[in-house]
Amino acid sequence: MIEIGINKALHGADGAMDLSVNLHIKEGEFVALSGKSGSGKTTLLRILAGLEEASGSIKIHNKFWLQENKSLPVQKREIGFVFQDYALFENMTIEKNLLFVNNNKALADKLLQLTELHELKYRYPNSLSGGQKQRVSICRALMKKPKILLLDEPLSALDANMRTKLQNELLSLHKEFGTTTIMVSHDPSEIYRLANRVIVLQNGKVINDGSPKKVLLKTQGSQKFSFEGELLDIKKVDVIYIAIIAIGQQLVEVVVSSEEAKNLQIGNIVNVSTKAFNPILT
Ligand SMILES: Nc1ncnc2c1ncn2[C@@H]1O[C@H](COP(=O)(O)OP(=O)(O)OP(=O)(O)O)[C@@H](O)[C@H]1O
Repeated sequence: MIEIGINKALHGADGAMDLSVNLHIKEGEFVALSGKSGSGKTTLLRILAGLEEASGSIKIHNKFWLQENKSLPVQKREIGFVFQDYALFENMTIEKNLLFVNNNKALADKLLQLTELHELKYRYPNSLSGGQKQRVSICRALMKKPKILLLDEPLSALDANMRTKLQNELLSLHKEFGTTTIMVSHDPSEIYRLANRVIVLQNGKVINDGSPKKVLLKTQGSQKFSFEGELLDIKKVDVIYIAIIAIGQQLVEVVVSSEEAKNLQIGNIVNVSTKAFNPILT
């Protein structure tokens, strides 16, 4: 069990903000950490890794990493950390990048096989694609057999195909090693595929915590469909009003009543939902 009860005063975009988080995470869980920019996600990961100070306590499998003012140094915390920007050692081959962390050749070979990097093990990072580099970072983070794997938006710099491929690899690695994982992600489909729990932060506090289905699905009650979008414009056409709404990368038009048109403001985040039709998937 991982028991976190930490506090830290931060300078948020709108002034002082307290990062105040109490969480219990079970061994082997895959937790997605979500929330708006500036809500404290990266800071929480850095506090767990010992890269940043905080008050409170962090207890990992009955061992305190932080208690009162005593903090276990970074190198003694059994943590694997993967950042968005790879952070590989450019002057070392892929294999050396892994062995530098832990000189366990059998484990390095196994990880490189699992992630289809074996052929590239004598290459240097600068000759690899972004996706390949990130796979090396993930393997390197697992070389220490960490108690927790911390992933800070590890796939956000990659294109959609590579993201899906690496999501599958993260899933296989999690199945194989069962490492407790906390991953910052903004992508609902990624969270749904990988995580068994989602924690949403807002202004330094946990505002939602539950299964991806419970936290992410927007349909409630009798609604058949519900999408969240941004209201871009409202046009009056003859006697009706049409709202233009951006949902993801798509624009949709929705007829609204004059009353609704009066109450809506451009820039509003709105839910577009419907109860009574059967969609056709093509
Ligand atoms: N050491 C620090 N001391 C004080 N304030 C800090 C410190 N580190 C970060 N902050 C501030 O705390 C807030 C939260 O930052 P953090 O990087 O944790 O957010 P985030 O949720 O990861 O955001 P993003 O999704 O944009 O990466 C920001 O306003 C940041 O400027």
